[in-house]
Amino acid sequence: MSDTAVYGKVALIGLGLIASSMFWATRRAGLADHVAGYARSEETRETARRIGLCHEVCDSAEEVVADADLVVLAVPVGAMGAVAQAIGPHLKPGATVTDVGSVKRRVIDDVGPHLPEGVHFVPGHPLAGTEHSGPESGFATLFENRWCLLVPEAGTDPMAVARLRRYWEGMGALVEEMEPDHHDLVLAVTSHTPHLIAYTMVGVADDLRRVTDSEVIKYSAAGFRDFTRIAASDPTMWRDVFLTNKDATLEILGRFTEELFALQRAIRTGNGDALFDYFTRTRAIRRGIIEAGQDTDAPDFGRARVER
Ligand SMILES: NC(=O)C1=CN([C@@H]2O[C@H](COP(=O)(O)OP(=O)(O)OC[C@H]3O[C@@H](n4cnc5c(N)ncnc54)[C@H](O)[C@@H]3O)[C@@H](O)[C@H]2O)C=CC1
Ligand SMILES: O=C(O)C(=O)Cc1ccc(O)cc1
Repeated sequence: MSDTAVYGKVALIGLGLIASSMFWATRRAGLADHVAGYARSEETRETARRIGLCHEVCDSAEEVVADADLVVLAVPVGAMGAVAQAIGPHLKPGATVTDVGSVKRRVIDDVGPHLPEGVHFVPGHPLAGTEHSGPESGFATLFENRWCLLVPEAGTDPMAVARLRRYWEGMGALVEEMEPDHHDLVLAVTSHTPHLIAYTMVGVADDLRRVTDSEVIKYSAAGFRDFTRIAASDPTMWRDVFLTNKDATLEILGRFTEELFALQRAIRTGNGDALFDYFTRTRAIRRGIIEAGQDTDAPDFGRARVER
């Protein structure tokens, strides 16, 4: 292996935003000697070959995992189990299998049973992405200064976990370990429910647009534009997120609607104090995030406190 390489051969399955970003980041830092990729559709494989995505593009999942030291499942959460079933018998003994899915409990339940003895399973989730998808959407810097959560079950070989950590750190990520159910609840709060709210708000505006012609879009302010960006995210991926993180999302959505009703009541009854107090509390939260240096969009996140 070269001096910088963490793995000899990496296999990427599903050549979309995350896998393509992983390839460019891996190549840039020399983190693997060889990266092979596989995507289900012929069209995606052709695109990958055309743009030089991966050192080698294979025509089957069995072929791509042959001799791989690390196998990355980068398909929608609902497809992880079927992919694991297809590759299980072809994995190299001692290899590590990881995934990048946005939900962890379901992936562990769906993938784990298909992996043979002697293969390490270290589920993961980079908290980095965009609203774009497909093989041409990736870029080498996507994971820089972003969290990547590793979710190994108790008893997983610590060497396999440490090696995957080094790989993600090599791609610029900040790595932490988390327990799967806690991961799914945290992500329901910070990512999944906010996406659902964005989808809903854009849907509401779209209904309204039919009444007011294109005014809603034409005069949309920054907040709404951010909603439209998020609501442009891949429908398959997000369908799977909500179907597979059902309980946590419903729990947070229940709390959300309770708060929304409280604010609705305050507006209807003209309770300005309630609205003012609520907005004061939420503003303090945002300021706290920035003062703690935890705004990942701020420069040098994780390395320096932000001076304001
Ligand atoms: N997009 C984002 O912002 C983020 C996505 N994730 C997770 O990463 C995973 C991949 O997401 P993206 O790269 O954004 O998706 P993407 O839509 O860009 O790419 C997914 C790829 O998987 C392929 N695929 C779909 N079903 C398949 C199957 N049954 N067998 C083989 N290939 C199949 C698709 O053809 C496509 O090439 C998902 O599990 C998602 O939850 C994690 C962090 C951020
Ligand atoms: O584009 C955005 O705003 C995101 O929130 C990206 C994202 C989407 C899904 C994930 O599981 C992690 C990150």
